[in-house]
Amino acid sequence: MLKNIDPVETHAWKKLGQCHTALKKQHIKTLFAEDPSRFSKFSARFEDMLVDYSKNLLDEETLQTLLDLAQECELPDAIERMFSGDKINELEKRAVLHTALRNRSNEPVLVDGQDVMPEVNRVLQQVKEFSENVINGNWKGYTGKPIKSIVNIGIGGSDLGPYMVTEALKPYQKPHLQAFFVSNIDGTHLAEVLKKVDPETTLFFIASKTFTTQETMTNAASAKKWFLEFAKNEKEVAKHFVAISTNLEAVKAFGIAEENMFVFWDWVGGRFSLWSSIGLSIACVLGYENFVQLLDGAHAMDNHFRKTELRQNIPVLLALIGIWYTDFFGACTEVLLPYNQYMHRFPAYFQQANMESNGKSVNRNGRPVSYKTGPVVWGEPGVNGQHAFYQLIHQGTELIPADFLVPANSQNPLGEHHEILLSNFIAQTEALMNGKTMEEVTEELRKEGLSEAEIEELAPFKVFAGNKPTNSILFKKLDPRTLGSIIAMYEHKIYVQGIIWNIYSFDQWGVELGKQLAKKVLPELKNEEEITSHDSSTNGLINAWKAMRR
Ligand SMILES: O=P(O)(O)OC[C@H]1O[C@H](O)[C@H](O)[C@@H](O)[C@@H]1O
Repeated sequence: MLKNIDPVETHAWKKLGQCHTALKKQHIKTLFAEDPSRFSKFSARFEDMLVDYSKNLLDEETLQTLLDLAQECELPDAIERMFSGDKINELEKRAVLHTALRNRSNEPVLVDGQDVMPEVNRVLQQVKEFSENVINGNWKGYTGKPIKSIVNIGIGGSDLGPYMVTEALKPYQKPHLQAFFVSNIDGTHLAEVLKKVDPETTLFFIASKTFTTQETMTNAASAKKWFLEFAKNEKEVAKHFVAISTNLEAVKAFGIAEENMFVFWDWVGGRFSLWSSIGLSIACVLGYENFVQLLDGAHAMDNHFRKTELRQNIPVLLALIGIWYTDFFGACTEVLLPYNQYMHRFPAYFQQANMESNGKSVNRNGRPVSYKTGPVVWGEPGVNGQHAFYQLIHQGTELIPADFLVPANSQNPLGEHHEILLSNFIAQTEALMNGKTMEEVTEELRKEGLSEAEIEELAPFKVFAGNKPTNSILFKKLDPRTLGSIIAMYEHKIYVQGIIWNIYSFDQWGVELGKQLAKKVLPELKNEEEITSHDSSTNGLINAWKAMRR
């Protein structure tokens, strides 16, 4: 059982209030001016990665108090509980063991007294053999041709992880295999993918933890129908459809044989499942060896998280910095800015991981929390963002802590491109911190030859307050191991925050209500009657839709 500790009641929380009163008058650039060794004090290294958190409105005393908060909330105990298979997803009575999926040490991990590692390894072996057969052409379609396309049909955790990873690691993709991801119930998503693939050479992965998700089951049924229009024979389904799920009965009912099923377990949360057989598309498209590298990288980060004292513990530090802004500066959001095109789905992936985990307002006692919890997480590849939304980060009224994720080396060295990219990353973090004072603006405008009257009019708009916090995560290269480490780092950040906020991070009741209501609405859309059972807006929308269809 996780302890039930209201963070607001801790000594550290109260002291953080005082730290905030002192620090909110400070400027990050002054903190640098006062301490020449600030960078080395407020940065950490992990393998080939540098995490620079020095450009934060943070001093040693505040950081120590944040660490005290973690101690008072018994974080070290909570970390151990997760790794050792305690049922920390208490409302669903489940352990939370995505770390066991990448437990490359193979040390036993017990759930209800039973070691899960033999099963984990069995499924990994199944993934290995299957992916090798697909890659080397041994797995044949119904006309005897090898596979060229993989279509993963899933949504949420059964889509975002494998999609993000296969995109991020595209340089490792097997050239003769292509991956497609279909998630949306909007028929357009499936239809557009089906236009690009050949039924004779396409494998469909039906990925769903529950195997009951309406969108996935509908897309899967339509894909099967499409396939059978060509193959004509139900028995050919076995050569083209595999299931990835925890629900054997539902898989069988769909018509997929047990031998074409890849299992995982209830102790794998959907949004943490890319490490399980949900990662089958990763292994098939990038090769099993690269999937293992991804697991290795995550395992290395797991070890760091489990064994490193809190002051040096990167996920812990990132989590505490986030809490500092959310709860003491009132920040409502955090932005993820990969300076890398391959990572274009990374923010979307962590939107689910973060917001589905920590978007809660009831504490572990079932009472409303009296403080802020999970921020809105969003982002885009950084440089594109610069030409779109950075305006608001620089000069808007919201405080938006930003994480910059940057590979030192490009996988597509092209002229000066990478140096230009890097210069933009460096310049942005500097600009966000330093801003530009009225004096600097005035001087600049004078040099441009503007009159004093013109300067007076224009200058206020060109001032940047600066003092905007950033973390910079610089790594050597976006390879599978590094990506595994980065994903695990952010996963653990989420867990740490959930522990301190005294919420349950591994359930997601908030997604249920809409699903229930959609089930009620669907039959109403199918009849011709005028609908009067809802409020006037909802009735009006349904009836207007019916009228538009006529
Ligand atoms: O994998 P599935 O059971 O199909 O679930 C897919 C997704 O849908 C649900 O609504 C949850 O919000 C997600 O956490 C989950 O990842």
